[in-house]
Amino acid sequence: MAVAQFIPSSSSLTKRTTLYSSQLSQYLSSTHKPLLTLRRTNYAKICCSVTSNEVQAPVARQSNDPIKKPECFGVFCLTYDLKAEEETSSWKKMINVSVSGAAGMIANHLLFKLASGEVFGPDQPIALKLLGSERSIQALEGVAMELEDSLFPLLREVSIGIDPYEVFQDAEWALLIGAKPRGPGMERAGLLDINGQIFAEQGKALNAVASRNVKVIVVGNPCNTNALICLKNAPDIPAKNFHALTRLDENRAKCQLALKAGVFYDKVSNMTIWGNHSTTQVPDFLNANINGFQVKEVIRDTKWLEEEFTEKVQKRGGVLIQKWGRSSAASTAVSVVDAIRSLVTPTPEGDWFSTGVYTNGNPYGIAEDIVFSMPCRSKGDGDYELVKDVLMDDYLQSRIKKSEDELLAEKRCVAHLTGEGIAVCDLPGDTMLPGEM
Ligand SMILES: NC(=O)C1=CN([C@@H]2O[C@H](COP(=O)(O)OP(=O)(O)OC[C@H]3O[C@@H](n4cnc5c(N)ncnc54)[C@H](OP(=O)(O)O)[C@@H]3O)[C@@H](O)[C@H]2O)C=CC1
Ligand SMILES: O=C([O-])CC(=O)C(=O)O
Repeated sequence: MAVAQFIPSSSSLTKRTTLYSSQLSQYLSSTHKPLLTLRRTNYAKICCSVTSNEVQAPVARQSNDPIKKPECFGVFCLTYDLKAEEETSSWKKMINVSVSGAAGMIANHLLFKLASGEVFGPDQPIALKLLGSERSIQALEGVAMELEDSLFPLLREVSIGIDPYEVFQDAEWALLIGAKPRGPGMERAGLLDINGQIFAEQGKALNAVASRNVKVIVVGNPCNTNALICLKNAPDIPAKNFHALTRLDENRAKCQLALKAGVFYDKVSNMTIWGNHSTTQVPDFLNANINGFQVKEVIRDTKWLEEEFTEKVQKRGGVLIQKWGRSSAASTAVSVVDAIRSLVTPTPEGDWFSTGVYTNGNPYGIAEDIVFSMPCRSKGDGDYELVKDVLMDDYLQSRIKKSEDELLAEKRCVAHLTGEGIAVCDLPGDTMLPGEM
């Protein structure tokens, strides 16, 4: 049987500042911009038998004893240089993944998936940079401790902080989850403003310090308009790189179609969600397929498709909240994984996926300069292209128009945050997040 253990490979310390728990509160009170760095830079998995399909971890240099630091978190107490790892070729170069709202529910599922390798692959080491706030910094330490206790070989570095200018430094992926939930009595315009300010600041920070080709996935609601605000505040990063998460809606739609057709959900393909991640979203049954057949050939009940199915997908988040008492977290995290994997692996021939992206240059006649969910394909290089050959009918067009109108109204509502002047908030009365009923 293979025996695995972590052995530190070198004793030379990196120069990077490392703060530990007892120092943290002191540090927090002296500055509003802490960055706690918990590093596990060079551990090697010593393993007896490695089959040809397994990724070989870097070989450890077992020379000196590790330098131990007092008052720190177990495994991250030991800091080593990366030289031995850099000499190996079996792993890819480490990537930096920044996550906001990292102490929240969605992140609590997502971070462990990221660290396990199921998102970026079993040969892709990652550094996780977690953004919290003064409110959540203790919780964030707890999250870091759980990551530490999980012994993920691919997780090479964990840092936590409350300053986006530090946490987004060199980020190649930014997963923006943190946002204020809409509370009782709060107007949607108020939510747009409060969360919009968060995303304006984070856009500026990404613009200043992230990788020039960072891919940004906005999850925090209202995610389409938050993504628009973010990209407008990051003019040096391609607008194309910003996504609003509508993959959960796609997954929900696939599930409902499969249920109705009596097939397993992997038989549903070409599922587009058009528009806003809100109750105006349009789950497109005209272009979707079941077992390679058009949905309408398999499910002949058009009334069900237009009414029951559509509404079920639009309001699924709200039903979930009624049952569970809070908004979807695990399935949202799964859909973030799906969204990333759709960008880093080639899209299967003939299929596509949905993501909310910038509309400039779109072939569907949708208004420019908003973030709208549309069908996309990827070569697996992190980029995507819009699918051109889609069917349109009057029903689809009128529904798409409604979601477009809603997003244009949201955009006018946040003009003060996108550099487009004075905000005028005339949101349609029925504008709602999926979780609102
Ligand atoms: N696009 C989609 O498909 C979906 C989107 N969502 C959205 O994702 C977001 C996060 O959901 P979830 O992780 O469950 O939420 P949680 O409440 O568990 O966590 C959200 C985090 O947001 C941060 N936050 C930022 N600003 C504020 C603020 N002003 N007040 C309170 N908290 C704030 C908090 O972290 P900190 O204090 O560290 O800043 C908090 O930990 C929500 O906006 C939700 O509506 C949810 C499901 C699906
Ligand atoms: O409305 C919410 O906060 C939750 C949400 O986005 C969803 O479940 O789709």
